[in-house]
Amino acid sequence: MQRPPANTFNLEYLHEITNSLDEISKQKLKGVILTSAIPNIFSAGLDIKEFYKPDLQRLENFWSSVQDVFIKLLDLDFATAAAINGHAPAAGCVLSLSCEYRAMVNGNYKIGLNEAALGIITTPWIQAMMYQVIPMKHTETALTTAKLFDVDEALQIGLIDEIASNKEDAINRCKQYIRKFDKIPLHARALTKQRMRQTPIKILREQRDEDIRMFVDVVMNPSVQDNLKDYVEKLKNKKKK
Ligand SMILES: CCCCC/C=C\C/C=C\CC/C=C/CC(=O)SCCNC(=O)CCNC(=O)[C@H](O)C(C)(C)COP(=O)(O)OP(=O)(O)OC[C@H]1O[C@@H](n2cnc3c(N)ncnc32)[C@H](O)[C@@H]1OP(=O)(O)O
Repeated sequence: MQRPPANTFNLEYLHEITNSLDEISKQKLKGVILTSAIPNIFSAGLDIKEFYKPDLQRLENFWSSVQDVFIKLLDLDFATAAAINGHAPAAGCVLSLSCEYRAMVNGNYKIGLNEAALGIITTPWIQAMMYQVIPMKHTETALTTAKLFDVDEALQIGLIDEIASNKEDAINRCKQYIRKFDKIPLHARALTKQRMRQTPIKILREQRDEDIRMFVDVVMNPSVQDNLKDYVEKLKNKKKK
């Protein structure tokens, strides 16, 4: 990912990712590694500018595009791994959860889902993605407290699989993970993966319209807009301090 300054997802970038995923799906790949070209930030999540004082039509398109990206990512036949070389809050964390394996670079980085702190409720398919990786009890506590984990904590609860010393090491660990499937028939691997992931995929496919309505309602809620205003200001003022 290379969308400075923080690899955030706006509508256009989501379309680019969808096109790339369509492209790679046609190729006979062993696996894909997601990482960031931006030092210290894997992804800062969704672009807050998309949902602060939004245009309604664009907001609906935006969430529909988020759904498209995740349906495609969860459904990829080949192995997926994330070399998390920096902060991965919110949708940055969800992106890594869509992969089968996560190696995170050691550093003063945070990973987790902090939406509740903004007054936002995570959607059921995202909750399912998290509790397929870490136990339900940890998921509930993490989501309700908007917990952002440091690297050691993330390893301890299983939110990441390994700690890497740097980006190259993280990528190498991802490659090692992908090589594990060299001798496994592709079809058997792909179907097993699909069945293991059927909960979030099923929720996403069957409740798309309801999910969009829920998202729009949450975002347009005046208290959420107030929170977002403060949050955008806080991010802007960070540099001035
Ligand atoms: C909020 C409504 C969502 C509704 C969802 C409803 C239901 C669905 C539920 C779950 C779905 C999945 C989740 C999605 C929600 C999100 O992803 S919301 C985004 C949440 N992200 C964050 O809270 C992270 C905010 N950023 C940071 O904490 C820090 O930037 C960082 C990642 C820790 C990096 O810090 P660092 O000091 O290195 O850099 P800066 O803070 O100076 O940032 C650099 C630059 O980037 C801009 N920026 C950072 N994050 C965002 C962002 N999310 N959107 C837009 N812009 C962002 C920042 O303003 C700086 O810009 P500059 O000053 O112009 O350089």
